[in-house]
Amino acid sequence: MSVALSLSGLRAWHAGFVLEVEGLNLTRGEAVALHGPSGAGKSTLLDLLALARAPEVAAHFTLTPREDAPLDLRALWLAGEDRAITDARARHYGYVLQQGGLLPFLDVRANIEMPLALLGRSAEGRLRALAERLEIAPLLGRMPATLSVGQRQRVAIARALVHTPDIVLADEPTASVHPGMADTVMALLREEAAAAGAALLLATHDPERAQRQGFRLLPLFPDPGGAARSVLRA
Ligand SMILES: Nc1ncnc2c1ncn2[C@@H]1O[C@H](COP(=O)(O)OP(=O)(O)OP(=O)(O)O)[C@@H](O)[C@H]1O
Repeated sequence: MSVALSLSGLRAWHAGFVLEVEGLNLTRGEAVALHGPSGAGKSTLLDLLALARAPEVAAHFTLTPREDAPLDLRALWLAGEDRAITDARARHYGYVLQQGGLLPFLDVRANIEMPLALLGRSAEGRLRALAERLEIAPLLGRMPATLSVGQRQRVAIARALVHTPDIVLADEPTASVHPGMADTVMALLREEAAAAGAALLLATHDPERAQRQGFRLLPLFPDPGGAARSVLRA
């Protein structure tokens, strides 16, 4: 399977904390579970991968879309090409947030269609197929407030995948569902991302469950030296 996102020699810092990424490749069809203690830098890494913040230093940071030419993200950040970055985010990324992140004033269908609307596209066949597979087809006309937490997460998975992104990022998508549903949400995410040919990275406090569900574990731990520094080894 081909690499969708590739980075190396990357550093990002907050006052008093440094995150270093020696190297990371996210491959299509693969599911990766990022885990580590609180404060290790998981959110900071997710923000970098999601193009929500620029790295302070990067040797190499490239996104290779399914059909287009590779995008040199490092060069785009350096040149301050914010529009190209925003465009890459909308086109090539899908997100699943901790509690779904559905917009409460839109029905389920309109929530799922949102990434398509941002791109000026429609994909009725794909939307219906995803809704069938995720068993949310009967819910398309409902408002998010009337759904269970597990149903909301399945809608969020459909929304993250409807525009066939290259990369799917999920920030603790099972934190607020009960244990049985956590297995279902992880399995559905992994299966649907693989079926879409996307690379999946999920941040979790439950690496054992992720490993059971077929995720490759990606540990991120603070340096034992005591400095507020975490290194993601290549
Ligand atoms: N905006 C900020 N300003 C200053 N320091 C920050 C900021 N955001 C994060 N940090 C610090 O950077 C370090 C990494 O934080 P981060 O949120 O990435 O960790 P995390 O692994 O996601 O933690 P958790 O599991 O608790 O969400 C922490 O020491 C945190 O205090």
